[in-house]
Formats: sequence, C-alpha cells, structure tokens
Amino acid sequence: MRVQDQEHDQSSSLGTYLWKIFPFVAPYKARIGTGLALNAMARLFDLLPMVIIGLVVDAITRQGVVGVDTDVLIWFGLAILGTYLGLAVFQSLSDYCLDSMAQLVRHDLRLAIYGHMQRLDAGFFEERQTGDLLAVASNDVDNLENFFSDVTTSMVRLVITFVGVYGFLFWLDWRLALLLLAPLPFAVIAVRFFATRVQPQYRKARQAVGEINSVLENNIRGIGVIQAFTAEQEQLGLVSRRSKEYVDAAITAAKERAKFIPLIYMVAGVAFALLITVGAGMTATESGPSLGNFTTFILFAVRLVLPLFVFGMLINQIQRSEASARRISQFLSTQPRVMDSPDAPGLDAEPTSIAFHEVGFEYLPGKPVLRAVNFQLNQGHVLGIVGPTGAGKSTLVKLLLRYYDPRSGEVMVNGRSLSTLRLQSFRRHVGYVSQEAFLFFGTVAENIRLGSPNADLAAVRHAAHIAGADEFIEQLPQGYETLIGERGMKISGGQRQRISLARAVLRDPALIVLDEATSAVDTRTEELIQANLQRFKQGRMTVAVAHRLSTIRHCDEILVLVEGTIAERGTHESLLEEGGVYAGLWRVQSGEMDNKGN
Ligand SMILES: Nc1ncnc2c1ncn2[C@@H]1O[C@H](COP(=O)(O)OP(=O)(O)OP(=O)(O)O)[C@@H](O)[C@H]1O
Repeated sequence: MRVQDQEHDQSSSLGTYLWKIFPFVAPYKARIGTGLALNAMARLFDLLPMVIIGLVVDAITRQGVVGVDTDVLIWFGLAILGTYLGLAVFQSLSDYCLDSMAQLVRHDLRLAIYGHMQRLDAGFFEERQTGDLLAVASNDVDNLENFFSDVTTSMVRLVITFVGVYGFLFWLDWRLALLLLAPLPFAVIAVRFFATRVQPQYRKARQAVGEINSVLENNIRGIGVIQAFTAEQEQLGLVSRRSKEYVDAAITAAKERAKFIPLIYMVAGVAFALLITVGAGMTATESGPSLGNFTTFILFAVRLVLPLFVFGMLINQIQRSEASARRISQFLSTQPRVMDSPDAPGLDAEPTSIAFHEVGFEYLPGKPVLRAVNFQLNQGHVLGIVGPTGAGKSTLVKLLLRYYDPRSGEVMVNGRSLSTLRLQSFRRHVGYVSQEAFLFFGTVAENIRLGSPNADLAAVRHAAHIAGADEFIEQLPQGYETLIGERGMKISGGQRQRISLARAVLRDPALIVLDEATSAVDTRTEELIQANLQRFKQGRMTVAVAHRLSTIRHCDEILVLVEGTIAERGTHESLLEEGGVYAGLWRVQSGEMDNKGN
C-alpha cells in the first residue's frame, strides 16, 4: 500500500494515532503544561476587558453621563490597559513555550524517522516511492509541528473561551447564559455540513497534490531524456491531466466551501438577531439583566458564536494531523525484514572465508532469480561473476551483503550463517562499490571518507591513487575539497566510479565487492586500476561482477551465471578450453576489441 493511500483508512477513532505520537511529546511535558497554563491565563486577560466594559456601562447608566466620577473612569482605563499588558505577556510566553516545544518535537520526529529509515531493508525501499517516503519525513512531520504549536493552542483557546464565557455568564446572569446556548444546534449543523461535504474534497485535493508532486519530481529528474526524445508535448499533456485532477478536486472543495461560508454567516446572523432581540427584551424588563451585563453578554457572544463555526475547520486540521500521525506511526512500526535477533553474536574475527550453500532466492513468489548457488571464497582469492543481463549477478551480491536473506540455503561467513550474525559486525569489513556509484552532496574527500570518517588526507589520497582517481581529483577546481554530488560540481560516470572505488579501498576491507565497478572507465584506465588493485587485493577476499570479461580474466575462479544458475565455473583458461558460454562471450568481446583497435 502506498503511504499516501493510507489517508483513506478512516476506521480508527479520531486521536488514536495522535496519541501514539505522545512518546515524542512526553519529554516536553513540563513545557507543554507551562505553555497551556500560560495560554489559559492569556485567555482570561483576553476576556476581562469585556467584563470591564460592562462595568463601565453600568457605572454610566447608574450615575448618568455627567455624574460619572472621572477617577473611576481612569481606574477602568488602567484596568483595561492592565488586561492588555497581561494578555501581551502571557500570550507571548505561551507562544514561545508551545512553538519551541513543537520545533523540538519536529526535530525528534525527523531524526526518529530518518534513523528508522536507515534500519530498513533494501526490499522496503524497492517497494516504496521515494516521494512518498519524503512526504512522511517532511510534510507529515510539518503537519504535526503545526498541530502541536497551532492546533493545540486553538483547542485550548476554544475550550477556555467556552468554559470561561459560560462560567462567567452563569455567575452574572443564568438567563443570558442559557440564551447563548441557542446557536448551538445551528453550529452543529454547520460543522456536520463541513465534515461531510467540504472535508472529503479537501482530502481529495491533498491526495492529488501528492500525485502531481510525484509526477513532477520524476519528470524533473528525467528532463534531459524528455528533451532528447522530443516528448515535451506528451509529457506536458500528462502533467496537465494530473494537474487537472488536482484543480477539479480543489474547485469542488472551493464550491462546497462557498456554500459553507454563507451558511455560517446566515446561521450566525440568525443566532445574533435572536440573542440581541431576546436579550434586549430581557434587559428592558424590571427583573432583567443590567445594561452593563447585557453589553458584556453581546461582546461575549461575538467572541463565541463565530469561533463555534470555525470549529469545523479545526476538526479538519485535527484530522489532517491524525492522518499524518497515522502515516508516521505506521512507518515507525514497520519492521525490517533483515534484522539482528536480539542475541545475535558479532563476528569475532575478520572474515576469511565466505561460502554460498545451495542458495536460492526470489523477489516475487514463484519467480526464482537464483537457484542452488554454491561457491567458496577464501582469503587472498578473487571471484569473478559474469553472465547475461538479468542473470542474477547483482542479486547474488545483495545476498552476500545481506540486503536480503536467502529463501533457501545459506550464506556462510567464517563457517557461520550470515543471517545469525550481527549485521554491522560483518558489514564493517566490507568495501562495496555498487553499479550506481552513488555520490553524496559534499566534498570529494568527504565522499571518500564515508565509511572511514577518521582517515587522514594522506590515506584518502592513497586510496584515490589505488582507484586511479587522484590525477583527475587534483585537477578539480578545489582538488579534494571540491563540492560534488547532486548540487555540486558535475563529474563524469567514470570519475564517479573511481571515487566510489576509493571509498571502498579506504575502508581497508577484508571483503571487496565490486559490482561493475569500472564499467564506465575506458579500457586503458581500467588496466591501470586493475594493476593498482592487484596488490591491494592480496590478503583480502574479492568478488567482482563484470560484463567486460577483461576485468575478471585474472580471477582465481569465474562463475558464469545464466538464469540464476551457475552454468560454468573455472579459471579464464579452463573456461576458454571448455568452449561453452564464457568462451563464446570472450570470442565476441575480444573480436569487438580487435575491431575497435583496427
Ligand atoms: N527488486 C526486485 N524485485 C523484483 N525483481 C527484481 C528485483 N531486482 C531484480 N529483479 C529481477 O531479478 C532478476 C535478476 O536481476 P539482477 O539485477 O540480479 O541481474 P543482473 O545479472 O545483475 O543484471 P545486469 O547485468 O543487467 O545488472 C531480473 O530478472 C530482475 O528483473
């Protein structure tokens, strides 16, 4: 299920998932408590001026405009000023407490999500879209930040205003308080309308926005391909269709909202008209409230009636936060398929032997990718793997690195099953160069130091030298300090590969895994790298996957993988003698080389 689709699942009651996020808020309980208490005080000071205005009105009506004691009026003025001062102080302190708490929670959530991501297995990332995962780590975390800073204060504001206003009015005049309850049924109708008609449209629009973002992200990455294939018009059409879906949903939402707004004002208008007429009628009677109390009542009503209707919006915000909390907690509870058992022992010594015993694997049930693969690799040996595209070479490497556990058979390290060992204790000894040769945004030196953060520059240079990279790195504008990666300087595919190779070399690994590590460099540079690696490989184990047979011809053993099974195995010479698949590939490739040479 896509992470975003889970928004449809509305089966749980509101707040269930927000509650699950509570452990992230718990460390800041004191800050929240203080923030909410300060907010309650701010609300109190917010309501006080209306009470004072009522008192002023009563003072005037009692003594007449001319007879009012100016000293009393000054005191009233000072009291109002005092309430505003109180409001200013308490409001700003409360905002600071709650905003800073929300930022701290956002930071903790982001780290927890990223930390969890790093623990998840390769299969998880292959099944999910990067855009979806980013949406959880960024949009959903932002939604919750907004929930903790704004929504909680709005809820407190609403509850305190409600309780404060009713409490005070009941104390002042219970009839006026009861009168203020009159708009409640109208408010319920308006909120229901919002929840059933407007909100689903908002949800649809939000989902459409997620989809259009995914399309845009994908197209921006592939814009060069689009231009090369002059597919601009079709792609514009595709984006337009997706954008139209969003526009339709957003316009329907706007239409429903447009019906909601007059409904609110109409209901609020009716409610006010009723309150004023009945309230004034009551005030005019002998036993009715004083004019001052009626004034306070009107001011309170203004404060209360409209926010009641905005309650619908608040529920919408809470539901959004709930959906975000749901996605975050579902993500955090995803268990990696490859993980250490609690008592998994670490590898006590450097790996000196690796073996595949009858290893079988399938990504999808019933579609085997590897079948009964057997081999043994000992210290000092180099194993080459070749085979047609899609034969399962990279899959074999992924099992060797334990990105996946085999479906059958076992991968053994130093005579122990890899799946029972603590994963990091094994991976610490591995230098891996993947097909993609991924570079991170940062300097060249930082990229080479990825697995060996404490290595000094001399060691970095030495590793780059072995990987045949030092020459071109020196020629970069800032040498080893040049920024590369997505936002940095652009470098060629072959240069990328050499930097990733240097990264693996610097780690000084017991096992080197090279998956098409030099496929993008020219044959002359490759020969130079191979010569450098020759010495480096001594005393280590090396697995090299390659299409170009010259890369692996000097291996101690070569496995020829065809449709997931080892079709042939031996040294370069013995395989040539056998005259099978390998010999055929060699003839084609060496023929190609001759042709190119001529
Ligand atoms: N994550 C995946 N889910 C499903 N099938 C996959 C996945 N990764 C690879 N496959 C399939 O497994 C088979 C073996 O793929 P693999 O990448 O191991 O081949 P390869 O020999 O390394 O190919 P190449 O030489 O093109 O890199 C292919 O048929 C591929 O489509």
